[in-house]
Amino acid sequence: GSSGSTSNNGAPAAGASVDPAKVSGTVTWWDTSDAKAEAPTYQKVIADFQAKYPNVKVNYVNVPFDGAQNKIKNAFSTGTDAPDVIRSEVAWTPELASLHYLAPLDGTLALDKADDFLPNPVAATKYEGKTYAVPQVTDTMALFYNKKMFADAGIAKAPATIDELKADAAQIKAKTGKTGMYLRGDDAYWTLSFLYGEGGDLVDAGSKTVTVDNPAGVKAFKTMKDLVDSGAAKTSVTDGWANMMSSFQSGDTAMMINGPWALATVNKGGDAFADKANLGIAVVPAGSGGQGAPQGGHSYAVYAGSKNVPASELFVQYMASAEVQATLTKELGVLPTRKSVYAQPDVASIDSVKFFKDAVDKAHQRPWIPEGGTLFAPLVTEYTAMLSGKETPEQAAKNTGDAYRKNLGWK
Ligand SMILES: C[C@H]1O[C@H](O[C@H]2[C@H](O)[C@@H](O)[C@@H](O[C@H]3[C@H](O)[C@@H](O)[C@@H](O[C@H]4[C@H](O)[C@@H](O)[C@@H](O)O[C@@H]4CO)O[C@@H]3CO)O[C@@H]2CO)[C@H](O)[C@H](O)[C@@H]1N[C@H]1C[C@@H](CO)[C@H](O)[C@@H](O)[C@@H]1O
Repeated sequence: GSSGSTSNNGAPAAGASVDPAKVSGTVTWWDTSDAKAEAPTYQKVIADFQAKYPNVKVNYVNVPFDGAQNKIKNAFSTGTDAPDVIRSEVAWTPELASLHYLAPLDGTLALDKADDFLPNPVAATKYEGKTYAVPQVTDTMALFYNKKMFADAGIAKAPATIDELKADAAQIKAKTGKTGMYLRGDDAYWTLSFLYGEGGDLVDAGSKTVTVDNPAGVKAFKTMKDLVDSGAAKTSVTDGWANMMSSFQSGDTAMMINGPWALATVNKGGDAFADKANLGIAVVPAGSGGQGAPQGGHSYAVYAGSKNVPASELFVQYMASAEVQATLTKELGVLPTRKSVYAQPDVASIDSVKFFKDAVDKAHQRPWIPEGGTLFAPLVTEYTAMLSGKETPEQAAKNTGDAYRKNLGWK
């Protein structure tokens, strides 16, 4: 729109000062999506963007998720070869914003139709009252299961509790010789639904209290260890993603806990899911103290030191648009963050969207604070030590809590 126009509250309307047709420049985007299963779709969308805005050159760089956060922080701290736009994981945004590495986006073209975004993903884009990212995808975790393996074992439905999961695993073992579940052992994110299932959490940010080693936390560690020791689940403390996906896709195990980002791989068909109808998705099993799965996801964020801010904001507006979100959902199975996209019939009719939309609305909220992401490194150290038999569940929980109290200075 032309410059000077204002929205009804007198603030400059989003993007009022930018005429898209006149924007030019280069946008380097560091994308952390899965190089094999997801990146090709993002690159197709970028080609469409380039066709629409030929004066903006997009330099697409795929950066593996695991090392991306430090790579981004190093580039932003020196400004050398820093990207203009990043795919910021929900926990990275508050931390990067607190370091003044991100451009505030309120009132800009990037945050187009801001009211259309779901509240939970929006919560993870805010820092000290300003908006530092634009939601791309939101996610949580669920129980993925192999319907045929359950039927062959004479089990009618997915387990709703950990106890039922153990009983089902025993029946699957007895009837088919297979192990019931694959429990990912090298990524601390996979501990959270067990923690929430005991009514626990890593910390209570409101009171700055560490809670991971309280009785509920210890019970959660015991539950995970027991799943493996009882033979209900198999695990590995290295190459967890690859081992989990190949075990589940090949029908070596009948269940895994995972999120919608796994659908792009599962749906590509390992022999167990050549027929997509064989994939069942259910809520994560409840523990003795509750039921819940964490909120995850990713947003677009603009580097505060970018020399191409207008072009970057135009790029983010396009990538976060309802049209692009619908394309990503239909092609990858990932979840939109715009309410209007869920209303589209060809999106609403996708089974996994129906399931996960309800699940993300109930997802257990995490503290969107700069320290939020730092909780996982100490946790995965103790989680793997426990699974390797080097520590008891009590020791693993306590060591995690002590590391938090040391790192955070909380009680
Ligand atoms: C350790 C890390 O802890 C946290 O990360 C949490 C994260 O906060 C949780 O939300 C959760 O992320 C979900 C995610 O929500 C979910 O969407 C999915 O992502 C898919 C994509 O969907 C898919 O497209 C594709 O990209 O692939 C993605 C990945 O599959 O699955 C994710 C979980 O995998 O779990 C993360 C923990 O894993 C910190 O934030 C750091 O990342 C930290 N890493 C640094 C720590 C530095 C210090 O040690 C070390 O030196 C550095 O080298 C390390 O980089």
